[in-house]
Amino acid sequence: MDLESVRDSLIRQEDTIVFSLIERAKFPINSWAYSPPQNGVDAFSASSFLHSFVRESEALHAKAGRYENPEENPFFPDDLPPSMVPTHDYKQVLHPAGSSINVNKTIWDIYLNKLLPLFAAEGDDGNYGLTAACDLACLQAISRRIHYGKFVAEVKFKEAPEEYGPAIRDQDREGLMKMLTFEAVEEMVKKRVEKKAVVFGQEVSLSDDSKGKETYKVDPSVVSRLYEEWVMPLTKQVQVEYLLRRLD
Ligand SMILES: C=C(O[C@@H]1C=C(C(=O)O)C=C[C@H]1O)C(=O)O
Repeated sequence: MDLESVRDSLIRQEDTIVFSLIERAKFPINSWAYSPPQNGVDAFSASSFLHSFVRESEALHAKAGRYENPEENPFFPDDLPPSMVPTHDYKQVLHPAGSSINVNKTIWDIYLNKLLPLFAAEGDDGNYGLTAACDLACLQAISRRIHYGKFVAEVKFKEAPEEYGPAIRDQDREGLMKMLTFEAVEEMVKKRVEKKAVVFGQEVSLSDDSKGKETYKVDPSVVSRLYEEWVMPLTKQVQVEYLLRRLD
């Protein structure tokens, strides 16, 4: 595992994220699936249809061994049943002290309250189960991408332990954030995801007469904003949290 292969995985995960958003955009907002909570209620702990749907899905996925994979992080990690599939010997790449970092509570909140309203049309078509299945796919794809920051951080640390070491010993969050940030890479990521939303989300027509009326299944600028405002900052937050524990 090196920085290039880790970045390749992040690029491939962009496809999953863009497609999952396109699938969710087939349905209107369908807000019944998310209520309660009402204003002021913690969206994560209050029981909504989506909450139960995700919790029960995760129990099934846990039995199927999903969370044995260190790249997967459940939204409801408490009381998950054990895996019932044969044990796979996943390579233990991560440093144990940082391996259980989980920012899914924040991801849940951002997805429901900030992202969904930006790309799901208003309305209710009653397809709550299908909508929740799409939400689950979006949440899982975004969560996997953000928590992949642990692997990014591990690789960066292994490539330059003498650079990261002092900042880790000083528990210097700001210093670590600066060291692991590559602005040029972030600019490329934003442009690429926007382009993917254009390519994957366009109407494909066999005739030429569709030219000039470009509409996309998910607004490409929303995808770029998702990455700029939430996905990349949270990936970096995971990296910082991981590095702070890297010498424990
Ligand atoms: C993931 C990395 O770390 C940082 C976060 C990035 C991201 O989330 O896409 C991109 C560049 C870096 O600022 C990386 O270096 O590839």
